[in-house]
Amino acid sequence: MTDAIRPLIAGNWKMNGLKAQAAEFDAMLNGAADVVAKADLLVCPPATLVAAFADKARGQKVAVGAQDCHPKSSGAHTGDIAAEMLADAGATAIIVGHSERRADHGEGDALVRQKAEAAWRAGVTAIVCIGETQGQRDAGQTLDILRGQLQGSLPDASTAANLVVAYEPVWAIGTGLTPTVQDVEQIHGFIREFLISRFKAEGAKMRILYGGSVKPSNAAELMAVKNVDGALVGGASLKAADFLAIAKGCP
Ligand SMILES: O=C(CO)COP(=O)(O)O
Repeated sequence: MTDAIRPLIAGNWKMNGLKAQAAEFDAMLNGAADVVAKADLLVCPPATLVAAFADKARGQKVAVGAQDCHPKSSGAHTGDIAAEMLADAGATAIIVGHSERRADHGEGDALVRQKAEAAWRAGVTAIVCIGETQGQRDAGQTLDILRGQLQGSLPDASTAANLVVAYEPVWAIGTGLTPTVQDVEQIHGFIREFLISRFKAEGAKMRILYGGSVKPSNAAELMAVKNVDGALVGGASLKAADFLAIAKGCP
């Protein structure tokens, strides 16, 4: 954690969730009161559920977000969803640049930056994901890759209020593997230094989330690391009990 930064525990449901899973979300709303002292909570369901979840969450302790957006606000882009539409449905944050979108859809840093700006245009927070692959890690390129992603994906107008950075090592996503606490501390420290050098005082206040195989059993250890200001949780965010237990692990 970082002094004076309130942790954020964000759930990324990815391409999981039918209307029937609303019961898990209800359980998150019901359990949130127990953990709000520790962290802010955000759930990013598939786009089909954003409106329904946001309606349920109105006035409650869990915010609802989305997983991607198109850079434009409207137009002839079949199948795409504008940030304005997600905000209209009740989303207050949008994940952009997730490694699965970078890999599945060939999204690069310039597009990710445009999507972050689209989120702001719609009045919502951008959660920008960065992370190295196993091959890049093995080649000793981790910090170079992260520096390039931070330079290319973060817009110049980033502030602590409109931007969250999520460090998600690609090799740790969905694998049960996590970096060592020492590695997380080194890399989050590197990201913090970058943010301060580029965004000055705002950079010192930005949240830096860790993501990749976060679960109840490792959350406390990871969330205690310096400059880890919360988590972006995939698989374990589908179950209310696990998601809430992760939030309880915040210092
Ligand atoms: O990609 C992730 C969150 O965006 C992490 O996924 P897992 O928690 O399932 O490893």
